[in-house]
Amino acid sequence: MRFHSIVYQGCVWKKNRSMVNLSPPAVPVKKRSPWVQVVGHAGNFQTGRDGKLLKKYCECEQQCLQKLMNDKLRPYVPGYYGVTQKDEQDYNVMDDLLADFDSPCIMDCKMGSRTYLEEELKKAREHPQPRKDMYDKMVAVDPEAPTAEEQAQQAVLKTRYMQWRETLSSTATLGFRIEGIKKVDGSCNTNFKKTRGKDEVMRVLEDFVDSDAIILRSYHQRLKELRLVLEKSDFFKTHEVVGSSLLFVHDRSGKVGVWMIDFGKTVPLPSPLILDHRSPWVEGNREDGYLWGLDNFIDILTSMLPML
Ligand SMILES: O=P(O)(O)O[C@H]1[C@H](O)[C@@H](OP(=O)(O)O)[C@H](OP(=O)(O)O)[C@@H](OP(=O)(O)O)[C@H]1O
Ligand SMILES: Nc1ncnc2c1ncn2[C@@H]1O[C@H](COP(=O)(O)OP(=O)(O)O)[C@@H](O)[C@H]1O
Repeated sequence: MRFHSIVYQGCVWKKNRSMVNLSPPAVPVKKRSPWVQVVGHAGNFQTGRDGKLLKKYCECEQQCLQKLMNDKLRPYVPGYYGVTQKDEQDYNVMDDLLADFDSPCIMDCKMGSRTYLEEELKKAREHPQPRKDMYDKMVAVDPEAPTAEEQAQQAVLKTRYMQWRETLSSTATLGFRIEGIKKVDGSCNTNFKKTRGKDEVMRVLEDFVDSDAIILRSYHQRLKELRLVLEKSDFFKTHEVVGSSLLFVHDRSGKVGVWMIDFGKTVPLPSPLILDHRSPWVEGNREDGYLWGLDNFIDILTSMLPML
């Protein structure tokens, strides 16, 4: 017999077919909640077996995940299991961070004060490639945002689009931004492009934890632990970390986790350059504002705690 289940993947419901054994299990098996993608490129992921997740292969990400398996940051990133091939597509195999949660609430926050690599800026100058899709995304949010020249071209450079997104959101002012949230009721909100002010961010965070002080305290604790480890990590010192997110996950049992994900734009620095991740970015210094953003995040949670 074939069993048809409906699997929620991001904001799209898809039919999933799998074989089931008709004989009842001797011991009750805990049903795993279906994997959910909150934000990111559509079609980049596949769920694997035994709580593993397959993400479309990216060499840069592979290199990072491999190095991270031997770094102090190991407990703060998904476990990495190498590369696999499926239907002629290569994938990086990693832990599904949702696997041990029951109906998890999930939040993706993009860290850092800059969301494009210095390398991308250089390329954009040498070979400018204005993009129509980014122009369309821009005018959908603010028809006044493009310059007269961009309006004439009906296109914008990627770095220009990314800078505009940074100043529209809290990336430029706080060094992180909320990208998307999935709540326990299944609702998924990615409409945070204009969430910029500290108060607005606090309201979104309070809603995410459903005003639960215990959950908020656990996130606060986990972020402070992560900061200590980041400050000691060799990997972190020697990499420009851009476009990487923190994935916040909790469920009604009170289980809480925060992990670093998305290393597609995390690149090694030329030796002996190291970053403090707090100094303001000046082109050439490669600083990414990651720790500055984390400091601000922790301060915001600290100021919220007595209010809950
Ligand atoms: O969030 P919106 O406003 O839609 O913009 C997206 C995000 O910045 C993506 O970053 P992330 O993957 O971190 O979400 C970025 O992918 P990159 O990470 O590849 O830069 C996309 O660039 P393109 O994939 O070039 O469109 C850009 O269009
Ligand atoms: N290891 C993981 N475990 C669980 N969910 C994940 C994991 N990695 C990514 N995700 C989910 O996929 C989304 C996009 O991830 P990301 O790595 O940023 O993809 P992209 O490179 O396409 O932007 C995250 O917001 C999260 O919901």
